[in-house]
Amino acid sequence: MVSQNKVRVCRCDLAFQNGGSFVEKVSISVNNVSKTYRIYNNPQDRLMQSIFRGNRQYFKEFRALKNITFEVRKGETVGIIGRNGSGKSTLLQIIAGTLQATEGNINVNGRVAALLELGSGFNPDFTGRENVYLNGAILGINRAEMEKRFDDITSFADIGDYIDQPVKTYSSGMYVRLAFAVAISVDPDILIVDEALAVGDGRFQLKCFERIKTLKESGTTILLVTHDLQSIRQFCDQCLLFDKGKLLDQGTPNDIVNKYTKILFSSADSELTEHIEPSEEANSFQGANTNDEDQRKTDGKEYRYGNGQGSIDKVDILDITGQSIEMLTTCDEVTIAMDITAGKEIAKPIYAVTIKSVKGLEVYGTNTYFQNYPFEALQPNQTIHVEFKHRMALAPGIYFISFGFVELLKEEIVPLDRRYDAIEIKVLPQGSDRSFGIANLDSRITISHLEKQQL
Ligand SMILES: Nc1ncnc2c1ncn2[C@@H]1O[C@H](COP(=O)(O)OP(=O)(O)OP(=O)(O)O)[C@@H](O)[C@H]1O
Repeated sequence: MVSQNKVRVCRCDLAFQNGGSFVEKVSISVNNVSKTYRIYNNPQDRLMQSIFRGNRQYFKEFRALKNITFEVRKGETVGIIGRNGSGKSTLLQIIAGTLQATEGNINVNGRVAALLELGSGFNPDFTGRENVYLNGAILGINRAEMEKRFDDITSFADIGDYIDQPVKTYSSGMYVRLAFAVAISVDPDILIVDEALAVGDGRFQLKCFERIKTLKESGTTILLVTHDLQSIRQFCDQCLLFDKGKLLDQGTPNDIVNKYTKILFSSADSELTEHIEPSEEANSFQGANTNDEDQRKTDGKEYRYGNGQGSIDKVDILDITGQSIEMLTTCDEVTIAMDITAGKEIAKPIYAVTIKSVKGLEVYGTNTYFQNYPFEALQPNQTIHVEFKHRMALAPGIYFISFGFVELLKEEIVPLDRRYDAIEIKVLPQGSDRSFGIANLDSRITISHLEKQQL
């Protein structure tokens, strides 16, 4: 059952600056936006505030968004990521027009359909059918026009007879099915999706993402808030990283997701810093071969972080003869290797490897912990060599290999050194094979003739 309305479909009018000169290519422009919430300790304080107004302050202020400025270009798909409470939903609500910014302004160019995690949307006492027309009206689409779209909406939502039941009787999955169907039916210029799809079942999510792809292809601007980093890498052209109400960074999904994973492993109070910050214990420690000439780089694209208490000094990919390679043929046997130095005693070290596609999609990842490889404690300054042997059943293309050296400490994973996208490798096709995708499942085809009576 849906206890509160979680999804809102709303409309913002075209907003033009300077008598219509709002740059055509800009879809959303957010200018120095801040949001301050009032926090009351109890409902009485809220009442007292409304009675005594400015005479005394019964609330504390909390700045959920701090001077946010960015632009989204028409047709872009932008992912918004950040830890819980970093201000993502607040921002989306302000862009969708369901919440007012305390400072700054937002210009939105086109019709916005938004699926927001919080806020009001469907009227719970109305049936699904009534809500479809109601939302149409809110979005400026008249009843006759909505009638034409109604069959498409119900067919996409696929909630059967529930369309004539009050929305308050819907499961959250049914609710989001109908809300998404309505949102896409109104031909939005801008579609905002805030984690809402996560409540739908797998098949529905797939259907939604297929539709989002079609909208993207047809030039709809899309804002997507999700904790599913694969979706960000797969769908987005740009990514914004929020932390503690600030826009920390923006850039390509892969770079920003790499940076975000660093935040996820830092403590809740810490700020993001780019460089490796060695602890006092490890201050005097330097990795054994950090400047090794052998060390390969990917055009400076490697993203590296850790607490400095250990290092991955050398990374490599070797063929079966032990030669370092940059290219391989699909399904070749290779060794992915790293040299490690411990900067202190490490009781439970874990070594990891991840292979990503050029779009940042994780194709395969594993580590010694997942493989049940027993922990072998490391002593200070001890160096070791770790090898992962793989049959590279990858489709032809470019891939990036990431390496990890972490410590399991009281059930927490502590990154000592992580080297994302440290090696770029090209996988060549076998002969004239022209299969596609990311995996090479080594298809073997047989075609046989059936006798008529066998049919
Ligand atoms: N109505 C409100 N009154 C007071 N504080 C609020 C209100 N709504 C949100 N906040 C606070 O503002 C901060 C940002 O919340 P927001 O929901 O925007 O974060 P988020 O990044 O979307 O988080 P999540 O990933 O958990 O959905 C949080 O600390 C939250 O507690």
